[in-house]
Amino acid sequence: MNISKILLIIMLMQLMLASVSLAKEPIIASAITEEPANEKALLPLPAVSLLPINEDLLAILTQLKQASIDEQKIARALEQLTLATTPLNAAEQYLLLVTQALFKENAIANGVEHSSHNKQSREIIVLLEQALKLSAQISAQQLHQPNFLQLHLILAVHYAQQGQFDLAYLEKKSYLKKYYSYRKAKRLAMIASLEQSFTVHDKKASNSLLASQNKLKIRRVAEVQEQKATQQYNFTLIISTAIVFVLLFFRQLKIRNKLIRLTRTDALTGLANRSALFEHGEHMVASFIEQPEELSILLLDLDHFKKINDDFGEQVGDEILRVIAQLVKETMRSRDVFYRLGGEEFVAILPFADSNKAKAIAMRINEKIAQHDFSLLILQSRVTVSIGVATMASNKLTFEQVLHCADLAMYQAKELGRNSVVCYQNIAQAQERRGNTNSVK
Ligand SMILES: Nc1nc2c(ncn2[C@@H]2O[C@H](COP(=O)(O)OP(=O)(O)OP(=O)(O)O)[C@@H](O)[C@H]2O)c(=O)[nH]1
Repeated sequence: MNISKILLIIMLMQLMLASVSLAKEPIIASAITEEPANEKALLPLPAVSLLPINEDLLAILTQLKQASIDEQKIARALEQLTLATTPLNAAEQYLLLVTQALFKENAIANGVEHSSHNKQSREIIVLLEQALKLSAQISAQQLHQPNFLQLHLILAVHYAQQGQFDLAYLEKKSYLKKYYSYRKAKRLAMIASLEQSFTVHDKKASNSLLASQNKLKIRRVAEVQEQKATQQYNFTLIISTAIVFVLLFFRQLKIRNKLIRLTRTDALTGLANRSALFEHGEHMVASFIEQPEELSILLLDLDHFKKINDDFGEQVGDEILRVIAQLVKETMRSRDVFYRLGGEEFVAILPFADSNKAKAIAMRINEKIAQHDFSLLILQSRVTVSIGVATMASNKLTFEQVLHCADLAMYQAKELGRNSVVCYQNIAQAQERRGNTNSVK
């Protein structure tokens, strides 16, 4: 035996040891066996269709891998398969030959076969070489499967037994190459499947995340809308309440003003009444005290009004009072204010009017009333008034004092025969003159 043969045997032994461990523990083997450096160069198996395999055949293959087998039963099954009328495809024929080889191996191991060891080994090789010829009709992917791969392993053993170490080496190498390829394809398929399941899982997770985010968003939008609606409702409520309050306030103000106006208005004539007279009068007199301009007051009293009431009734008397109020208002200037003092007495405050101007206004009033035709109300066509005039010049009197002066002047007018105008100034001057005369006497 030369050195090259010895080296070949050593390598074959190593390969056999490796293949045995790989066949028993494929996963561990792949982990402990160094994969060839050019593993990347091994292309994944093309996705071609695999030929269908008869289930009985697969069952026999499985049984043959077990420790104890029922040889007769397997022989019968093999015979049935061989004689079957249904034609077997290339892959089935391949596996049938492998099965027959294995069965033969089993028979040798159990001492059932009596022919010589070498002869048996050659028969096995013949069977397996026949199977190898069918490889061209089977896809590489199917040939890389363990059931198909084992052919190379068995063949390598029997080549070695026959002393054909180079062939045994090549078969072992072929086995390992195909086995690595099968393992890699399986690993890649597993990685792809894992990646796919991970992607699906990831997508499902992100979908559920998106769904819950959407739900959250929808809930937030609903909450914001609810808040807005509540705010709008509250705002509307506040505004409505405010409007109601403002309206109530203005209504109250209006009623109050009306009441104030009513309390200061004479119901019969519509003129400002006695309380308004004293309030305004005091205010106006106070404002004229420091001014050089003069302020005058007229006190007007109807003549013989009791007789009118007695003769024509109080309703007629009321109507006459209204007519008098209207006539006086028409006669006065816009700045003058006319009041009903009470009963048949009226007062006019004339700002910026000295005694002459006031007397002129009083005379105009007097004449207007005297000339008015009352025949529609009473038999007598004439109604007259007596007017007292008082002026606040530099004498700094209070309102009540000025009014009192006008009252005195009005009584003077009554004494003088009514339907006349008397200025308090004249009375005062006359009194003064009388006083001087008495002091001279
Ligand atoms: N119709 C009517 N009469 C009133 C009203 N207020 C007072 N009188 C009446 O006016 C009359 C006033 O009478 P007197 O004070 O005597 O004065 P007079 O009759 O006008 O006489 P002289 O003033 O002296 O000219 C009374 O009869 C009162 O009843 C009123 O609002 N309406």
